Amino acid sequence: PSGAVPAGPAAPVLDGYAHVYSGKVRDLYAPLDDAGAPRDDLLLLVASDRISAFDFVLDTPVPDKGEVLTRMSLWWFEQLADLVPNHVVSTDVPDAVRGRAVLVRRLEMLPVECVARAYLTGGGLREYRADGTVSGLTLPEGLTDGSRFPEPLFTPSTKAPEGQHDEPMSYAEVEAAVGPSLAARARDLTTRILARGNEIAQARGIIVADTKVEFGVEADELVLADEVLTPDSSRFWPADQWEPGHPQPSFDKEFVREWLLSRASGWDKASGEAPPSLPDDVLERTRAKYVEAYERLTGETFRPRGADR
Ligand SMILES: N#Cc1c(N)ncnc1-c1cnn(Cc2cccc(F)c2)c1
Repeated sequence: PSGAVPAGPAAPVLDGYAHVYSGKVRDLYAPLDDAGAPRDDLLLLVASDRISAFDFVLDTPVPDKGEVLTRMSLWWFEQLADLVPNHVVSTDVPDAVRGRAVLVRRLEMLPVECVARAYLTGGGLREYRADGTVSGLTLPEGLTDGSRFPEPLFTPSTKAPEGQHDEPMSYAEVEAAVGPSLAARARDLTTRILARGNEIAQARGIIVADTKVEFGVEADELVLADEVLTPDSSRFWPADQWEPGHPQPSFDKEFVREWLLSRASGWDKASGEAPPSLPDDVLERTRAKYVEAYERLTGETFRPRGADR
């Protein structure tokens, strides 16, 4: 196992904000009120240019990744606004994080990672090969790596502490955690979000194999929070290379993975040691894949807004 994820670069200090939490590739801040105390009604979600691979946060940032994924997530929130309300307040954020941060309403978050899968792979495939089920759902025989399900499956998991893997949750456990009504609503919305995501993405050459969304509760209603349908919260596959029976290439992380596994990197994945820094050409080609995914999905040209950092 990779053991503790090596601490990444510290989150930037932001004037007028208190640092609340850092995930692998994103940081959370609270705006300060006039008295200099952290507000309890808003949060600032900041996407860094950090990239993670093989459960390590790599020490070489991918230029513009944070901004591309933030813009992609904001675009998806708009595409899904008829289906579900969201937590976005504004993109009027400090210059230091311009373009890659969003001001959001602070919500009471469901203690559930709401995962939906449209294709069988990863942890779901391991579980299926072990006992023919995924998250307690019995599946048809004869499925293989990359098989498409007739309908997206709701395969929730716990919110494991940082650096540990989320554990599968049965639907009954979700009902016990949030009540039958919110559980049913979360399952319905999570699977519809992935179905809608694939309707749009596959028409533009991208398969979204699975996705993780997070919901908050506001006046007994579910509100879509966090990031949505990005290559960090979802598996993006190039649709024209889809071929069940073996692991699919990642739309965005394939260059990173191939180089790290190649002799050129000098890295031994089995060693558990942190991977080496990525060469510039791998970073640039990876940046280009994020930009390509954004431009294919939105039909818009990506123009960086962030001040040169
Ligand atoms: N979104 C959202 C949200 C909200 N609207 N209200 C309350 N809490 C959250 C919240 C808490 N943790 N996260 C995950 C997360 C996101 C971004 C960066 C990180 F480091 C970690 C999301």
